[in-house]
Amino acid sequence: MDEQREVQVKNPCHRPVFLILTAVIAAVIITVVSISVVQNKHILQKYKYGIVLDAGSSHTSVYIYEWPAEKENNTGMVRQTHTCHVKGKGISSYSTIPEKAGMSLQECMEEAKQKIPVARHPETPVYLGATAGMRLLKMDNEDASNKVLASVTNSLKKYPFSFQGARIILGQEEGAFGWITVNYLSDNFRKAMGTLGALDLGGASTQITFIPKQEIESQDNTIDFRLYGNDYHLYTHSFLCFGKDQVLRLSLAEKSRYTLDKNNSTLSDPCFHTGYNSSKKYMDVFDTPCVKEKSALPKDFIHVGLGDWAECQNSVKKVFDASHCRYSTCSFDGVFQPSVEGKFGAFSAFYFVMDFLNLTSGTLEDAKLKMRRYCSTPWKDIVQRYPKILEKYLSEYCFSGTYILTLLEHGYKFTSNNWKDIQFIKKIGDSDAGWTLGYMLNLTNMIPAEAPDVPLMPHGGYVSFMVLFTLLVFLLFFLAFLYYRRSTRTAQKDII
Ligand SMILES: Nc1nc2c(ncn2[C@@H]2O[C@H](COP(=O)(O)OP(=O)(O)OP(=O)(O)O)[C@@H](O)[C@H]2O)c(=O)[nH]1
Ligand SMILES: [Ca+2]
Repeated sequence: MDEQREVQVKNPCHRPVFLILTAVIAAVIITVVSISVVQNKHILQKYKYGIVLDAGSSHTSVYIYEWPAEKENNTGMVRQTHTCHVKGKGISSYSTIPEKAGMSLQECMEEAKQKIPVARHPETPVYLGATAGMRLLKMDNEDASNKVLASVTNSLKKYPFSFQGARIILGQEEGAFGWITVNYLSDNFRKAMGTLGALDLGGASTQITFIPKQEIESQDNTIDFRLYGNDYHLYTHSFLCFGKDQVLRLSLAEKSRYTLDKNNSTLSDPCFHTGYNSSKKYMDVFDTPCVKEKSALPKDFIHVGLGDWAECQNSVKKVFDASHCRYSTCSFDGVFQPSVEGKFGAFSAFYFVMDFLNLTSGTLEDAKLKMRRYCSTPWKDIVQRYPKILEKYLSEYCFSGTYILTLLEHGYKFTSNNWKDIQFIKKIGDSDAGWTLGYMLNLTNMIPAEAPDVPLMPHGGYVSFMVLFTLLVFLLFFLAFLYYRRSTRTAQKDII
């Protein structure tokens, strides 16, 4: 009997201390796991925001970006959550009434206030970048361009965000940040595989940016980045006056020298549909620094369509000056360009126009055939076929499509063989392709030069690991408990 009591006393499972200890260890493990899960989840749900205003030549757009607060330096984390198109034309159109430039932004900025949580307002950076429209205004009238920038600055400072400045960005920045955007969104920096070249067509300028195989012979066209542990040596060029609206004016000015009938002020144009007939003001069309030779023209003229694609292409080719090149190869206007290399994303007006004309896939030859057919369609049929499209856009698609094909083939030297390497894109995921995202990523240092240390395992894997680990500990405790109980009973039986 005495022996039996001794065995019972020695059995640790029956000691209250052991049971309490087990309960405490279990409670600690559960608490640790719960805290780590809840805490990480909480962090993931907190977002930061950034606002970029793209003050383009034709219009201004406000983009809101969002990213998880604790993951700023992980590439692929920033996404566009909202876009607002400012009503009216671009800020450069307010040159004679600069105070209205700032006012024009109010509606979209009020919208941004609603979209971003109030607690985040003071730390949300706001950037305004103006492109070719303001570059042209600065060339024409620097005082007016300063007044417009001051007006938008005053207006943006009134909002509860952290205003970081309004400036005219360089053509090289516009090209390079467009390239950063498309490659960031395609996750090419993290994968460190091939990159995507960027083709941007605006109203007043166009940009081409890619990593060439050839040496870059002109310093003006180089830009270097170290991103995520890799070095990138980019070729970029921005052609001022080669956006689609300015080229339309250039080509009209060119035609006016030969085809304007001075007696009845009629300008016949092969790039507009037959039956198209519109009275235009000389000032509206030719008053731009891009048109240098302003021949004596009447105040008004009648723009008449001829619907002849082959002639249209001939007339568009005339705006590309291939007469001089001091490098081994040039695109046009004496600008150095290595041969195009790899795949390209073509966005902005490249996409709007090619998408409308159904030319985003297929061969270059198909595209030319379709253009020939489209341009020869009478204007009344076009209007009937697309009743919902604004007449301004609709009337210009024959010209714009012809310009795009000519720019890509005769300007940048794409061929039938590498035509399929051009992907016409509007968005990648939720975000628009364009320079704004790359601009913000750069200014906020969100793409580090070196790849940050990667956590041992992703959040989901970490949570699963912790849960499994806890279950395993429980199981071991339970098995130990069973084992001790069994061995105690066996010992008791043996004694009896
Ligand atoms: N067809 C069509 N054209 C558009 C649309 N949105 C803009 N455009 C035109 O496409 C051209 C390029 O537009 P954007 O890329 O916004 O040009 P932007 O940024 O104002 O001009 P830049 O300062 O030269 O970059 C302009 O001629 C616009 O009028 C659209 O939805 N459909
Ligand atoms: Ca643009």
